[in-house]
Amino acid sequence: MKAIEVVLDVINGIPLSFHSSAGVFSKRKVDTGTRSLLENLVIPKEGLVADVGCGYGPIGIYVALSNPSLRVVMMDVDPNAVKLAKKNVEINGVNDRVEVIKSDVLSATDLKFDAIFSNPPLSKGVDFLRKFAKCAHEKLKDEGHVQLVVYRGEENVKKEFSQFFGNITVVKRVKGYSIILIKKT
Ligand SMILES: C[S@@+](CC[C@H](N)C(=O)[O-])C[C@H]1O[C@@H](n2cnc3c(N)ncnc32)[C@H](O)[C@@H]1O
Repeated sequence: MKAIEVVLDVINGIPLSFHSSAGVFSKRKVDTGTRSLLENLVIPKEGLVADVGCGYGPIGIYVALSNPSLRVVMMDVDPNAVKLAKKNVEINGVNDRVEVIKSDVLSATDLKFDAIFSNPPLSKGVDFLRKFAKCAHEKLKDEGHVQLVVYRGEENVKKEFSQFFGNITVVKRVKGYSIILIKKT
């Protein structure tokens, strides 16, 4: 059995507590890029939100805690990440509104989302971004948006998402990270 690490943080005044373990992304602290995304997140007032590539869950859980009107679906292809995210949903007391599923990008759900958030796995290359852009367009509601953080991947994101979306803006650049907002209309 893998040793459990505990990650504690406060983002925008919201206290967060996570279990993580070997093999998951940024297991000892909330990643700097993820933190920047959360500090600049455009969160819908109501509806349904997806966290794609949730890892142990910082994005989806933060969103659920920020707005009790939202429902959240968190997804990851890694079964260990899914297991930890499920545990962390319980620890943070949002299990009545948050579901965690194993999914390749958004393929395991037929739901339509008001927003899709991600710190995507750029290590998977442009093929991942291409699949993500297509899937996100299919599974976003008409007025919905995607918001991503990428480290030195801004041009690849713009190139792949512009195949499906006309409205792409960089909300912030900090220390090599770009926070990118992509609107469906
Ligand atoms: C950069 S990490 C971000 C993790 C977490 N959201 C965070 O901010 O700490 C990217 C995550 O994407 C997951 N991932 C990789 N390929 C994926 C795929 N095809 N579909 C869904 N998730 C994937 C990885 O397992 C990893 O947890």
